[in-house]
Amino acid sequence: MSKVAIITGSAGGLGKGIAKRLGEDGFKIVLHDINKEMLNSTLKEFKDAGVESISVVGDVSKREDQFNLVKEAVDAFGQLDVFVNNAGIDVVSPFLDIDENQLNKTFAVNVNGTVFGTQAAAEQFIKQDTKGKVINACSIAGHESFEMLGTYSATKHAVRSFTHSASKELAPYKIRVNAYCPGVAGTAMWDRIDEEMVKYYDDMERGDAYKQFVDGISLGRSQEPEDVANLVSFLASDDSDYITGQAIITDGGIVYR
Ligand SMILES: NC(=O)C1=CN([C@@H]2O[C@H](COP(=O)(O)OP(=O)(O)OC[C@H]3O[C@@H](n4cnc5c(N)ncnc54)[C@H](O)[C@@H]3O)[C@@H](O)[C@H]2O)C=CC1
Ligand SMILES: CC(=O)C(C)=O
Repeated sequence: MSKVAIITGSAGGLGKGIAKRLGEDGFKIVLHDINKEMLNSTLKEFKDAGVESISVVGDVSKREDQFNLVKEAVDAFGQLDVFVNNAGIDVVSPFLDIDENQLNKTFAVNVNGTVFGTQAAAEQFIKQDTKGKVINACSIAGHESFEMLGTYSATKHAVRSFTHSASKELAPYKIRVNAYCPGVAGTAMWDRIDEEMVKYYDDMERGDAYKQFVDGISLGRSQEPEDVANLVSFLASDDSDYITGQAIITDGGIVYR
């Protein structure tokens, strides 16, 4: 029987790339996003391509939405095998301008969302008494904190920490919890980061911040969603069964750990 994977924030960007790859790997796919319009068009693409898939609209920062997401997946496909906590948001700001609203919003989506998603998935895996896999979107910013990305970096350090603690507590239930840590992928997130960053530097133009980051990549090119999906595919597969609690960097050579 085909396995079932949920990928949060999969209407576009890295999440869509991951969902596409897991579909190719033979998973039934549960697409999910806060953006209903984009989600509908992505679902149509998946269905047209013959991927057995459904979509669920939700906000990862709301605990009830995350539990509802798992319920909808199980109602449609009868089981759950992989939960990818992919949805995340960025924020660019000098340290001295970080305010309560920025902290609360970014932590609510990136950190609370990951915790609630992991809880909802784990509850289902335990009920099924099957091995389950939780796979979290971390970042190179979860290993190294970047200037102007202080709040975002802190959320990704927290995701790495929850990946460690959840993996320890859930191992007795055969649940593996790992994270992927991308570098610089030219999605809508990086368009926004670039646009915001150049506002703070007189000598920078649109595209310069992104270019500076990409110029620092040893392998000489920016990341494609497929590069990230390759790692997530491995973490979702039986081949990674002996790996848990790891936050694995896939960045073409930016951060060395
Ligand atoms: N693009 C990059 O270079 C990197 C991205 N990442 C991480 O990878 C993940 C995906 O990033 P991208 O695809 O680049 O971002 P993106 O901004 O292109 O796509 C994120 C998707 O998540 C959805 N989303 C946002 N808030 C949501 C919420 N509250 N509930 C449900 N869905 C929500 C958006 O509608 C969007 O479709 C994020 O967690 C990000 O932090 C990590 C390292 C580098
Ligand atoms: C967007 C991101 O995760 C960076 C800059 O590492």
